[in-house]
Amino acid sequence: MNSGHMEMAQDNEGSSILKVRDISVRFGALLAVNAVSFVAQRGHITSIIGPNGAGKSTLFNLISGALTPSGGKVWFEGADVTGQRPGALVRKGLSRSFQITNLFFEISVYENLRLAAQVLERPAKLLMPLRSNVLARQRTEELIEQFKFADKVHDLAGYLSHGEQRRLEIAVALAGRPKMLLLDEPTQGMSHADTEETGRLIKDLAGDISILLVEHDVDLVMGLSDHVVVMAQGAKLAEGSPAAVRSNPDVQAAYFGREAAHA
Ligand SMILES: Nc1ncnc2c1ncn2[C@@H]1O[C@H](COP(=O)(O)OP(=O)(O)OP(=O)(O)O)[C@@H](O)[C@H]1O
Repeated sequence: MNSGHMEMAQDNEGSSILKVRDISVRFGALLAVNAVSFVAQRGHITSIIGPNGAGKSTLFNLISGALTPSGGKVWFEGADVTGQRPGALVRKGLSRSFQITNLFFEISVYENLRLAAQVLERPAKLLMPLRSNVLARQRTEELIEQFKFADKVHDLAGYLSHGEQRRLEIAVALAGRPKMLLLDEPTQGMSHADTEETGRLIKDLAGDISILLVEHDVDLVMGLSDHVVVMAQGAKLAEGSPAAVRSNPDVQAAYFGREAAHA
């Protein structure tokens, strides 16, 4: 028997927001994601970790609509959204942070945020055409404050540091007030200080919204997450609270083996 630390997802906030069941995708002979299932709870930070090539980003892409699964289902807010394109998912409240490429480098921080916040105007415009752009501008100001861009509003996005671009990327993904935010390695390439700052920011966002995080930085994941899904070789190896996952012998062998040996 293993340690018995495997846990059911804790349901503190009362309900699940995202369910993934038996999702799979094949690239030629490689079953990159193999019948993975998990549930993300509302308001929680759910993280996906695993060694290089485990299938984390592929799983993320299956959920966010960038890839179409060859089997399995994804439900968001109780509705089957399997195989829906990213644009349709964003309109339902499931937003993802793209890897920098989502920014317009040649325009300012302010304009990047205002363009992203423009989605809030569409329903309002039908009712109140004269209030054009008010909602987008309000949301832009909020994001500038929340993400500490006050002294950078006029800087071109292309001239920001790598860490600032990643932070702007998250702000852009939040502009339309999604219910859930998918983050694929938000701290990749960041300095230690920027990583810590981004970790705090993600923690602050949770509660109001739900977060699904794919991340290499295990310490960051363990400090932030309510629930951790561990992948290895395309399949789910374990899931549970950070403590349960850390003490799971299968996880230690597959993932923390080297660290455990040096502890
Ligand atoms: N578009 C693709 N075509 C073919 N093989 C792919 C494709 N995308 C990913 N793979 C393969 O699928 C497997 C899983 O890759 P994936 O990028 O999802 O892993 P990962 O856990 O995110 O890895 P890393 O931590 O290195 O980013 C790898 O063997 C990878 O080479």
